[in-house]
Amino acid sequence: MASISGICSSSPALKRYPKQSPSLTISLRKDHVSLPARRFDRSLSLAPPRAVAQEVSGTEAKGLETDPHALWRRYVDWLYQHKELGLYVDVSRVGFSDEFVSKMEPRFEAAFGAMEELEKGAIANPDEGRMVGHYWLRDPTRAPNNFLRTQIENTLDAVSEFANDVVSGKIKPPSSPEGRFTQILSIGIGGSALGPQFVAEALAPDNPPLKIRFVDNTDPAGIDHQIAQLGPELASTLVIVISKSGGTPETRNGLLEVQKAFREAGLDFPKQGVAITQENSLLDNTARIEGWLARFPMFDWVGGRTSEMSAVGLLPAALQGIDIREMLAGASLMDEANRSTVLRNNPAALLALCWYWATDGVGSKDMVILPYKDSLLLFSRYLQQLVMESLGKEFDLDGNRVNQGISVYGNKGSTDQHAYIQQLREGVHNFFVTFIEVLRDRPPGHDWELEPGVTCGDYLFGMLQGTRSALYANKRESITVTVQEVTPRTVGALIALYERAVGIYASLVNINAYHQPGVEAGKKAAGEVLALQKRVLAVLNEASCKEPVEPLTLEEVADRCHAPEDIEMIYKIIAHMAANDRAIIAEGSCGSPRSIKVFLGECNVDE
Ligand SMILES: O=P(O)(O)OC[C@H]1O[C@](O)(CO)[C@@H](O)[C@@H]1O
Repeated sequence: MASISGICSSSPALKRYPKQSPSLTISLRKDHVSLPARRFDRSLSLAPPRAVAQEVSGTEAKGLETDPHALWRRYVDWLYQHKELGLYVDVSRVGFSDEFVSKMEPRFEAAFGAMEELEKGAIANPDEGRMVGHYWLRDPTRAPNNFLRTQIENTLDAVSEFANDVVSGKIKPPSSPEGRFTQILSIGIGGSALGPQFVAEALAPDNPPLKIRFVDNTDPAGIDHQIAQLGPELASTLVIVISKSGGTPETRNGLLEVQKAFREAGLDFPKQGVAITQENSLLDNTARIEGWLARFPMFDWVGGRTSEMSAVGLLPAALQGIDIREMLAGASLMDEANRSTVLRNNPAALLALCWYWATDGVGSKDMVILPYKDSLLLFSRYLQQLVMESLGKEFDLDGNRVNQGISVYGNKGSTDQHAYIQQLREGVHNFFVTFIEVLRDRPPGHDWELEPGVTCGDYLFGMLQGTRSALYANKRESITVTVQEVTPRTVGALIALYERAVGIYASLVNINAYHQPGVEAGKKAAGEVLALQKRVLAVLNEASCKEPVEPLTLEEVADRCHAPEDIEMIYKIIAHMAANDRAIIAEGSCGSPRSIKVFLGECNVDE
């Protein structure tokens, strides 16, 4: 029987894959102590966001100030400065009116109250019955009881000590010629990857004690690439597996792939493996039973997207020589500022106010994040999860369908001026911009003038200011967040600023920012596809074990799977298997699905 070539035709050289351990399931640890947790008081619930938005921020009411003197006054009046952090928030180019601010005051009062309750240990994630405690990570004295405080402090000490021992060579890989760990391979996804990726890009020194790489997907080619890049240094690679639930399939797959690479290189994985996960999760139990090098806890009350200041972010950072106590100090200072109940003195509340104004409180405009500094490139990607997974919700806290959210994208300036700023300036007006400005161009003593009176950094500065003005001239609103330098302290502060802004904004629009029920639908559907694939394989195997082999049409496969309504998915499954040499197209081609007849190259009598 001839195999007809086409994009999904296959060779008969089939591989049989070893049986994997059963799919991991999410396990939630029970709290060690019973806590005096409170629920939010919803008695403060206010008119729905759209009502206020329509009342005071309808698009037609958004005339922006154009007089330069009035704009300067607005700039000075509203400029927020955090002296100790050297951080500024300029909201002058967002056109909210005094009337809007007054109308929003009761909402802000309620939001400030909710944040205070949250910090005291209220059940701020009511669906999951959980406290939300990422603020305690940088000020453990605020944790609602001694048990939690000690847990945070002990984990920080353990992370610091382990990182020091690895960097100093006291803890060594068993069979590396270098005699010390030189590389980190971090396996995790979403909140278990984005923070460490952002911080590594922002803060890792040019020659860190350990260089970091990431496996953050279940793309086999991507994983192979990371392993190939490590080459012989796999022997001196510390593998950090990060998963709060300990059961995320992509992370499980990354781990299995990396463990296979270790086996093939004759290396002893447990001696180089570290787990960061909730106590008693499947990952935790695996690491314990297999005797991995170290395990660090991920707390029930810290969400993945707000976990950068937990072991999730701190361990990889410390191993790269980043001062994690400075990151925590920056976050703590920012948190303190964000506890102010005076809107103008609260930078996170100012951001939330602008988001509400710009998006009419219903996400009607996208948030474009433009850091003018290469090292902050991944800030927008980090914020994309923080903002969109937190705010993108179907229902509000009272069960009304609201379909909330704010879309976030961005890359970096001035690079984006040569990509999409054209559309921002002149095209569809569906966004507001946040510029992230860094005042210090280079370390002191390294600058030079590439033309009289002008440095390379002056160009970057000019591009930012020019873009801000040009956008505003065309009625495009923008916020500017300015820091002196990109340091552990300012990065910690930026993370804390946005974490709190998201929390406040969620209160303003009355949603739960701390769960992600929508993500489950895709995960469940993926599980169903894989279950269907197993049935397809069983049907094809039975037909392929016949003498002679019985090639089947798609209809025949679907009928024998008792899933005629899934024929399109069955076609896609077969096309994917054929493209990967795991099924043979006997007749027809993938371009004309009705013509296909398919069988397996090998009959597996065990199935
Ligand atoms: O840390 P985990 O449990 O592996 O989850 C990874 C990511 O998956 C999500 O749950 C979404 O699927 C994120 O919220 C989370 O950051």
